[in-house]
Amino acid sequence: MIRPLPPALSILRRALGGGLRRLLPIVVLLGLAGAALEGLGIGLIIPLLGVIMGHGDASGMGGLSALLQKVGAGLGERERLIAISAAILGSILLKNLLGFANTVLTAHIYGKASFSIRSALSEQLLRVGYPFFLRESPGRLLNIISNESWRASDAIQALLGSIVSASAAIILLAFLLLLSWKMTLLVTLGLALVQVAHAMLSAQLKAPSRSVASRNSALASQMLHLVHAGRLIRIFGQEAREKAAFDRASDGVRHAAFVLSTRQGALPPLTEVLHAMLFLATVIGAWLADVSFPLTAAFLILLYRLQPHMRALQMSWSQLQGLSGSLEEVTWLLDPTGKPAPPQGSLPFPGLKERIAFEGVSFTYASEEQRAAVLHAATFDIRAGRSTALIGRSGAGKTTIVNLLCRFVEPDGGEILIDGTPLGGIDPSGWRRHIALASQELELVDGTILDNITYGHDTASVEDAERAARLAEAHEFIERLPQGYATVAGYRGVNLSAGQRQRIALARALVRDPDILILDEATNAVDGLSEAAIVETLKSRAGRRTTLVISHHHSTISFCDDVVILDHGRVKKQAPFATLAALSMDELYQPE
Ligand SMILES: Nc1ncnc2c1ncn2[C@@H]1O[C@H](COP(=O)(O)OP(=O)(O)OP(=O)(O)O)[C@@H](O)[C@H]1O
Repeated sequence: MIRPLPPALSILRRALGGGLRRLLPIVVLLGLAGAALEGLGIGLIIPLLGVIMGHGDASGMGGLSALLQKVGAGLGERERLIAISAAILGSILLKNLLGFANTVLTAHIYGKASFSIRSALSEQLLRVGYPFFLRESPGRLLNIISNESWRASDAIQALLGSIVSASAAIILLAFLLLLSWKMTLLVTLGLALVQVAHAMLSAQLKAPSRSVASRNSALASQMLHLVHAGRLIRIFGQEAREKAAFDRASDGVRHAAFVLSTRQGALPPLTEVLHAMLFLATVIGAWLADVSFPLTAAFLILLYRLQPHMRALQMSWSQLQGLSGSLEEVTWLLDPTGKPAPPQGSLPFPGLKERIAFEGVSFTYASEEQRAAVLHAATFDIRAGRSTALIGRSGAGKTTIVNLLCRFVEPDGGEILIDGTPLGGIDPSGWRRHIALASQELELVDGTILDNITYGHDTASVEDAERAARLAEAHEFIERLPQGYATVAGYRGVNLSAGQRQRIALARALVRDPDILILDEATNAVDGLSEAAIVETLKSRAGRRTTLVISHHHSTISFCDDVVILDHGRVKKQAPFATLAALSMDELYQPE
């Protein structure tokens, strides 16, 4: 059974840092003070009615009512009337001032808390191990960040609201108790019955709430697909099918939200009817028990004022139940349990001196559908200061080796040794600082070309960016663009051609002047002439930088010192490239 309160409380605890948590007692105090002033204002109706109706004495009354009946007893009738009226007005005024202060404070806490939730979500997405993104649906993640996080914030607001309502209800109940404990007992019993009925109905909100969250995830996936697959859909003429699929997903959200709203919508009228019944039962009870008119009037007004707070408390509860699906989603994303940990290690990495050695490295992508090993005891060396070509047919495991080197994923077996030290023990950020990767899978960011080239290297100057662009054969075409380096690349670089995008990505890698450069099909969309020039540049760095080149083109790997040939996740051969240079790519790929 999933309870909405624990996730709400755990999120609240997380969202309310020390500073905000200190404000919670003030919310409670303001709620209590406001309710006390309200109770006092209503209680003063007893002497007011007493004066008007001419029974100013407190005989036959006990407790608080007797005390209130004595207010202004020494004054003349007219002065007493004015003084009591002023006191009632003053308490109402002050109560509303405190109420306003509480609204401002609650809005402040709500804003800060929802900021904290979004901030914690983004932190978690940046911290979690990369394999998380290989197995989770982007639609689900997008939905949590863009939709469910807001609803989780609403749950926090509902909780804050319920704190205020509960404070007010407690104080008003205390006033009722002081006026007449017998009638209060009757009222409390009635309220408890209403609460039981309400809780039973609220429990029916969890399932539709979860359904809304999962349907929203499906809709977010459809939205992402429409945005990303614009060309694919058009060229294969799938507009009608995609429209139908989107509408189905969208209608699923509509239907789930309708079921939730209908069930939620039934609660306020039902609660109001039950509260009205309770109110009437109290009136009849007071009449049957022959309670004095001023006392009955004050009690009923207090009860009348208590009921909205009770209803608000119950509505907050049902709102929380209605938001339980969202709370579960946000809690799931924030919870580190079961999520891949980020790469560990604390040893500093001063720079590669001799070699990177893969020793019997095995790896399997841990997805339910695909459990076959991708690498089988792969053993080979990447020599420091040399260029190594990593080749093999499509699906052979080349990019997986890059993923292991960059520590996006960790080996299942065997070891990657960096100058003899296991890579797993080296501080991952320190290690990555020495690496630059240009890969067809690394997108451009939505900024200018200059932003893209200097991404990840904040200290790079415009001159540095230009120098890297020249090395990547990108400077010329950038200069020809109307805005030059200030041209906006667009979301994922849509404003540029594939070859231009690749050259900018290469410049981004080169601007860091890395010790270890990894080029994973980094120039496969670049024209032959430009690629030849890039290869010349890379050649000129030989001996100074460790380069790993993955390509299906002979010309791209022609400058390499060594070659490692992969075949279905196994290292088929490692040899100096010169000994195999005469062979075509197909011949190199031939199984032995
Ligand atoms: N996220 C993933 N989950 C499951 N299997 C994967 C995943 N990524 C890759 N694979 C599988 O791992 C194997 C190796 O993939 P990899 O991308 O390393 O090949 P590659 O040699 O780089 O291929 P290409 O030349 O086509 O880029 C393939 O069989 C592929 O289906």
